[in-house]
Amino acid sequence: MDIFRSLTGGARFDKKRFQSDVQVFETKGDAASTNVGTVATALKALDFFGTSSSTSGPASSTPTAPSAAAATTNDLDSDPAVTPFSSDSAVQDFRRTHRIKVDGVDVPAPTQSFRDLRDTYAIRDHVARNVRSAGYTSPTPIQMQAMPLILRGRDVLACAPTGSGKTLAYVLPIVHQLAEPSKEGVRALIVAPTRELVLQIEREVGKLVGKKWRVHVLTKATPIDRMPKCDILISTPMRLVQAIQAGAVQLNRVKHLVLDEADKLLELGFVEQVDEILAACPTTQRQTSLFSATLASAVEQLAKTVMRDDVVRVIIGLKNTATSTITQSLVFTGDESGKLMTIRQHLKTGELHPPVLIFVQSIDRAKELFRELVYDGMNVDVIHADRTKQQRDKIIDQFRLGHLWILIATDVLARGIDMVVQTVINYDFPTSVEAYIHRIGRTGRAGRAGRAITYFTRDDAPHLRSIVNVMKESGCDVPEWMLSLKKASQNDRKKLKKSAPKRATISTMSKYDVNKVKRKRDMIDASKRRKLKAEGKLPPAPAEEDGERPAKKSKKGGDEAADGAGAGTKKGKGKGAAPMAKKAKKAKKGGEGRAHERREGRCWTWG
Ligand SMILES: Nc1ncnc2c1ncn2[C@@H]1O[C@H](COP(=O)(O)OP(=O)(O)OP(=O)(O)O)[C@@H](O)[C@H]1O
Repeated sequence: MDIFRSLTGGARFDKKRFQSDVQVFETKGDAASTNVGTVATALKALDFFGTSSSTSGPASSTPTAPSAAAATTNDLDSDPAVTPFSSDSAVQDFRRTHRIKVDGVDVPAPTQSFRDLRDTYAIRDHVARNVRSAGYTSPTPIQMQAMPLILRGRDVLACAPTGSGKTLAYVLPIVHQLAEPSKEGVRALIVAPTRELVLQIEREVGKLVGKKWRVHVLTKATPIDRMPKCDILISTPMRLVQAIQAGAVQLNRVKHLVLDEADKLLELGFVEQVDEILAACPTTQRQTSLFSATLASAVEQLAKTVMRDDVVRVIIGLKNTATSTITQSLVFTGDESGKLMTIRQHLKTGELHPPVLIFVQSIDRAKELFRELVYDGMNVDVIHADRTKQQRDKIIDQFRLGHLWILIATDVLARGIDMVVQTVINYDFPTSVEAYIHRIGRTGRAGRAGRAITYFTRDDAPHLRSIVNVMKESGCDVPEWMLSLKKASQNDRKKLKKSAPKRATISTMSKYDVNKVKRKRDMIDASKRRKLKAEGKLPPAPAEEDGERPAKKSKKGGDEAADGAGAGTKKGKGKGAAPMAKKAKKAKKGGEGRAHERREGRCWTWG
């Protein structure tokens, strides 16, 4: 009960109502294991982490929970020795067992264990030790294949499910190859689309390198005028381009370039910046790795133009599918008001296991839903672009620690973020299959079980089929009638991706009452402004009820992202910049771009 007590510290909590959740946090309770039991079979097939026998449920196990052996020694010698592959067909069998598909010439055999990797590639002692002390007992399939490839100096284009350990798959080989800290300047560059992801990658690198290493992160919050020399630079694209243009960073020594969430980075809005980054890195001797959980064919074609001819493509499982440890379901709510009733029912009956992450399509809707749930007395918070950096960091920490049970978020939290989430609710229907896969991928990570529920209204029905396909491919039960639904046309899918549909306000209040409250608030604001003007002070920006930072308006009038791609960079300044951007535009007329993110108010730290 101690864990439960510390998790609920400071929260108003109805233990009777949430009895099943209380059981989850009971150390000896069996609620969690019951929950896991239902997906045990699926787990076994996709037990990337080799934890199925020890998995006792998301709340009671940590993502990197070390085995008993690992806990007592950091020495990989205590691992059983593996039998080397006797033939090519043995390699093929191993790949088939682990659902590894490769495409390329002269592909090295996958590694079978961390000990095997250390022995084959002479991995430095301290790196091997740190892998073990981080609690990683055996490599995941993406690590099994991508690590040997990167260690052999090959370019890699990799697609593996969410939460399958892609970060370590590139971090370990890079750290090994950089060997020692040096004063040379940036030798490894990792680019990721959001500030939160950049910080998370830094933590993962920190698990493998010692204090002597200089790892620097670059985000909107980092000054670029006093940039220290570093071995590994992890950055969002926009800030990096600003640093390049200001002459604050030299990338001519970069040997390793990684694009994490590669498909996002190759979308219009980002790709122009990626072009500039590539132009600043040397072409000879540069090893490029691209990783994501989703890779559309057009993106793959584009990606290959910046990679060497002998690039190897690695796909784990089926391309563009969700992790099979997630139990996915669809719930018809009729209309928007039905959604609010359904979520109240879901949250109040204690049917769902916290932490619960709820996705909506815009900042406004995140605020609206937050107001509704917070008045219900729920332990809920909201995270989006209008919140300050400090607020966002605090909320994520609270959620990670389990102090916060329900978090409402926009799509900015959909990619890469590694947290222990038991349930994901798509309150607003995702605007693309990719968005769906990344959103629900915040749960069911590192081999653990998770649950994802997607609400849909009559208006969303035409787009149901794409999601149904993902569910089916990842092994979830789908009613027959759903499989016979017509798929939306390519045009309609593009339209949805470009702009989420207009939806009725999330509110239990009548339109009349909503307007009344709005009028009252406007009057108060106007009176405050008059008073300040009379006192000769500049009128401050209007404060939000929940203390949020108001969105800056861009020149075009849209919501301005705090770290927005494209903003503040001098377009096309880098030498040879924009070849990929041109191709991206051509390949993806009307694709999901930056302007769309702004319109929907969905971004905060993109770039
Ligand atoms: N070999 C391993 N054994 C156990 N846990 C691991 C291993 N490798 C990574 N992990 C853990 O798995 C979790 C997910 O890893 P990571 O964030 O790299 O996933 P990802 O594939 O990049 O996911 P996403 O596509 O959502 O970004 C992390 O908590 C990480 O520490």
